[in-house]
Formats: sequence, structure tokens, C-alpha cells
Amino acid sequence: MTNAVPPRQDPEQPWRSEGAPPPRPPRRPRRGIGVWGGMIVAALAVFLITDLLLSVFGGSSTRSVPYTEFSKELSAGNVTKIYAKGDAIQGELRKPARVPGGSGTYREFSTLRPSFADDPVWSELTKHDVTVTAEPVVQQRSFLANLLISLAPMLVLVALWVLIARRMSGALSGGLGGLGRKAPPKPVVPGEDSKRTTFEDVAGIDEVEAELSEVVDFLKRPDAYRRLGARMPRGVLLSGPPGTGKTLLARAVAGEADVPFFSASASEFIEMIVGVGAGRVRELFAEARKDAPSIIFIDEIDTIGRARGSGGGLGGHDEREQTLNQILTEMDGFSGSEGVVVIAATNRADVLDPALTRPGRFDRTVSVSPPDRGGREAILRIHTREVPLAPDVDLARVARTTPGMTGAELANLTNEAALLAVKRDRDDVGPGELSDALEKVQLGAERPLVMPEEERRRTAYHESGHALLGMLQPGADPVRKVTIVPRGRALGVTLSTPDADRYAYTEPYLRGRVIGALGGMAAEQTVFGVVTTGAESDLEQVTNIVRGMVGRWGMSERIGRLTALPQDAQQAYGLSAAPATLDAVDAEMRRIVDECYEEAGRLLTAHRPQLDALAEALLERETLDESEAYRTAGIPRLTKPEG
Ligand SMILES: Nc1ncnc2c1ncn2[C@@H]1O[C@H](COP(=O)(O)OP(=O)(O)OP(=O)(O)O)[C@@H](O)[C@H]1O
Ligand SMILES: [Zn+2]
Repeated sequence: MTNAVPPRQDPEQPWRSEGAPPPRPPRRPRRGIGVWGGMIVAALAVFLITDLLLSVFGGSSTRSVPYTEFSKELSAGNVTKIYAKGDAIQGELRKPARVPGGSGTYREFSTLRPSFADDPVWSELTKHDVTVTAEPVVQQRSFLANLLISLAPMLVLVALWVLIARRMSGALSGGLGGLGRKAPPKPVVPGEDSKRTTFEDVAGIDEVEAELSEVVDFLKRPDAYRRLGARMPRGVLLSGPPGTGKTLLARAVAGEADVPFFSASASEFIEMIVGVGAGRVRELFAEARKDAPSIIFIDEIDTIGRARGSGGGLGGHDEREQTLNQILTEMDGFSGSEGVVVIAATNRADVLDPALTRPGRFDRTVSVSPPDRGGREAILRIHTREVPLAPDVDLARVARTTPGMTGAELANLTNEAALLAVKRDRDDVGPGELSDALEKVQLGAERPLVMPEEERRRTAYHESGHALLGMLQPGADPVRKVTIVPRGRALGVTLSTPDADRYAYTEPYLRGRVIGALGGMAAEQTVFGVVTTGAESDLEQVTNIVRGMVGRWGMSERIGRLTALPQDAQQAYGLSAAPATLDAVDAEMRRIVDECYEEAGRLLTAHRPQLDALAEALLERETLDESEAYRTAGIPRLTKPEG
């Protein structure tokens, strides 16, 4: 049995609770590079300075002398040995000689032979005792050139180091291996995008739009707020079930204010390496600050923002906590006048760390709910703006038959209808496409499956059981469709939806739902004397409803009017109630289910001919719509459909 509107349960998530870890100071991922880098630079500096000193002051007592000086010493027989390379001559004297024109003596010398040494000029020069000093044709390198040359290896090394450091920090903030470095966060600049999202694209959540328009105003003219000293909310938390348009809203705020939109999903921050997430957060905020006024959107904030110590989650405690701490630090760092507004979204506001919702952080929580009938119609209108609709399509009617559906589901519905129209070679989308698409969306796609006759019979009785009990009970949601064509995971489906939106459920209604859900199993038991595995999802549904009735909605006298169970079925029992109470809850849940199962069996036995009629009709026709089902069972439709 499938009901389009089960009592809303929180999506269950596979998180376990664990003990609180001791808080740890955030580690700084870049320090490793800093230490190594420092050591490399110091070593290079020492090497360089020594080299420099040597090259400037020279390491030996070799004296550079004029060529004439050399030739004088040579004639005097004072030169013991020379070493020549080209015109350059190095040599040693037998006895130290006086430095020409200076003080002190020298023994080792170097000189350069002038190119005209063999010319007649030379004898003239020596005759007149002219001091001749030669210079190499190739200019001696200047001090600066020398410096640069000796610096070169060091420069290369430093460049190399910088490169490596960049790479490594890239690896730290961009994933393992360094090769997967992500580009810095890029905003979606409104207007650059082919189409900019505005509040025009959002419908059915007008109160939320109104709340957010203040943020839009702030982003449009932050100066006005600054002048009056008004502090804007730094963070807005959008909380609501999946698909209600939270992301869309955040985009629309950016679009309305015409500011850049930076978006990230919190789960993207979490990597296995501790510190990576924090680095990414830092980067994201830095980019957004640069482009302020701007919006940062963080989706799925609960993946990192779960109350500390409440365990589980992705990537381990350290990483999650550090990432969260970084977000808090960044938000604390806002002076309030930057014009950066952080919008976060979650469908689990109840599990968030209270630190997140403190003043100055996400101090404004806006709850986003699934749309009501008018809202659904408006959303359908938005999503059919570009879809040619047949003139006989009545969107108000479609809105009426889709209670509980979210914006995302409605968007999906219109798309499915358009796809069907294409498949059917139509020029527009007609009411037939819309209702077939709705069926597909609600029941899952039909699944071709050859079933043995016995299996078909059993399924027919199972679904007839659901349907008959749904039709027999006053106040139950009308049965819209019964089928034994396998759809999705189910072998057969019975669809019941309310005529109008329901916001609260009475105890008799919930009991009726439980009885209906048990109807399939009860029919199998009544007719064949055995039950099959086909009732698994029915039992899940029953458990959910009864759990709420007893543990949360005060519908059991014995438990009384208190919350005995946490909202989240996955959370550990015992957080809110004593063991004795939990035992009692268990007993009460069993009592209600047993009573309902008995009632289901009793009703089916009492109406056996109607049950048989429905099953036969199903075996013959496979699918019965609302009126066929009621006619076959001979039951008048109790509540008249609206409109
Ligand atoms: N109120 C709405 N008005 C118009 N379209 C909507 C609305 N809500 C949802 N949609 C449609 O559904 C799509 C998905 O919605 P969106 O991603 O914003 O939901 P969400 O609440 O962020 O979901 P989740 O929690 O899964 O991230 C939107 O792009 C839009 O097409
Ligand atoms: Zn069933």
C-alpha cells in the first residue's frame, strides 16, 4: 500500500551516536611546509653569504700588477714560474717585491699581456719607462653581475621551493595527491548566468520571501544600514524538507540583490585529511569577501554542523569539527559591514550544534515548508512557463491532486508530462500527460514482470485488502487507484490520497491508516492462511505511525501525554525516557498494532464477497481507478471530491 502523504517523518540518516570526544585545538596544516621552507632558506643564505664574501674579498694574496712590472721582475730574474692562459699570466716571484705605487710586498701575481707586446711600440714604451697595464677585451663582470650569478642557483632553489609549497598547500586544500587541486571558489555572477534567478521563480513560500527581502535590501544598499549602525544578520538558516526550494531561494536572494553567489555543499568540505575542509572554508570566505557584497550558500550544513559529540557523520570528528570551527571563526570575523551574508540550508535543524545558531552566526532561522494548494498551483505555473499546455489543462485541478508534493516534485511532474507528450508526438501537454506523469511520479514507473498465476492471485488479494479497508473506513483517504501491475519496488500498489491538504491527524484517522496498511497482510492470512514477504514496506509504515502515536503524540493512555521517543528513530533510545517507559512504549505499540490487525481481519472476513469481487476485477483488468474500485466493491464514495 502506498499513500502519497504519510505523516511526515524526518528522513532517516545512518548516523550513530558516539561519546563526545575531547575538544581539540585546530591543527594548522601549513606549518609543516613553513618549518622545512625556513630551514632550506637558512641553509641557502649561509651558502650564499660565504660565497659572496669569498668572491668580494678574494681568498689569496695574489696581486694584480701592470705588465711592465712583470717584465721588470722578469728581466731582474726574480720570476720563478708562470702560468699563462691566453694573454693572462699568473706567476710567482723568487723574492717578494714591493707593490708598485703602494705599501707592502707581494709574491704571487697576475697580469695581462697587452696585444701590442711585440710591436715596435713596445720598445718605445719600455725605453721611456711607461707603466703598462692591460685589460681583457671581454669586460670583467661587474660586482652586480657577480652577485646575480652567485645568486642564480639560490634563486632557482627558492623558486623550486615556492613551487613545491604551492603544490603542497594545493594538495591540502584541493584533495589528495595535489593533482586534484580545485580551482578557487567561483561565484555565479547574476546576469552572467544565462538566466538570473529571482523571487519570480519561487512560489508558494511567500512568508519566507518576505523574510528574506530584508536581506536583499541589505545587500543592495549596505551603506544605508552601516550609516545607521544597524547590524544585519550574518547568517540565515533555511530549514525544511528536501526539495522545498531552499537552494532556489538562496539563489533568488542573490539574483534580486544582484550580487555574486558562492555556493558549496557542506559535504564537499569533508575530506579524509584533517584540515582540508577548514582550508576550503577559508578560501570560500576569502573569495566572497573580495567580491562583497555577496552571498555564501552552504547546503547540507547538518553534515558538519551536527551537535558536537553527537557522533557519526562524514570524515570523522576532527575534520568535521575543524570545518565547523572554521565556519564559526569566519563568521565571528565579520565586522558586520562587509556585506557578506551566509545562507545555510538543512533539513535537520533539530540536530544542529547550538553554536551555529548563536547571535552573530546563523541567528535567523527561516523554516521552509512544502507548499499548500495555492502554492502548488503557482509552482506548477512557474514550471509550465515554457511548456505549451493544451487549453483543457487545469493546473488548479492538478494542484488539488498533489497534496504534500514539494516544489521539486512538482517540477519533476511537469517535466515528466512534457517527456510523455514528446513520446506521444503531441504538440502540447494535455491533461492525460499530466495525470499519467503524476501516476508515474507517485507510484513509480511500471515494471514489466511476468508473474506466476499464483503470485498474481496473492497480489490481487493483498491489494484488494488494502483497498477495501481504505474504502470501508469513514474518514480515510479515498482510494484513487488499485493495481497489480508491478511498479517501482512493489508488486502491486494501492494509492490513497486525501481530498484536501491535511496538517494534523486525528487518532481514529491514524488507526484507520494502520488498519489499511495491515489490510494486505490480513487478506493474505484470511484467504490463503499464510503471509508472504510482500508486506515489508506495509509494516515499516505501520511501525512509523504507531511509533509516533505512542512515543510522540500522546495517543496512548498508558504512556500519557509526554514525548517518550526522540523524533529521529535512529537516535539512541533512552535520551528522553527511562527504560521502564521505553518498555511500556514497546508494549503499547504492540497492543495497538495487534488490535488493528485483528480489526483488519474481522472487517475482511465480514466483507469477504466484496474482497473477492475486487480481487477478481484486478486479476481481469489489472488496474482499477477510483470509481471502478468503489463500484466493484459496491461502496458509495463517502467524501465528494472537490471542484
Ligand atoms: N517554491 C518553489 N517554487 C518554484 N520551484 C521550486 C520551489 N521549490 C522547489 N522548486 C523546484 O525544485 C528544484 C529543487 O529545489 P531546491 O534544490 O531549491 O530544493 P532544496 O530545498 O534546496 O532541496 P535539498 O534540500 O534537496 O537541497 C528547484 O530548482 C525548482 O525547480
Ligand atoms: Zn501492501
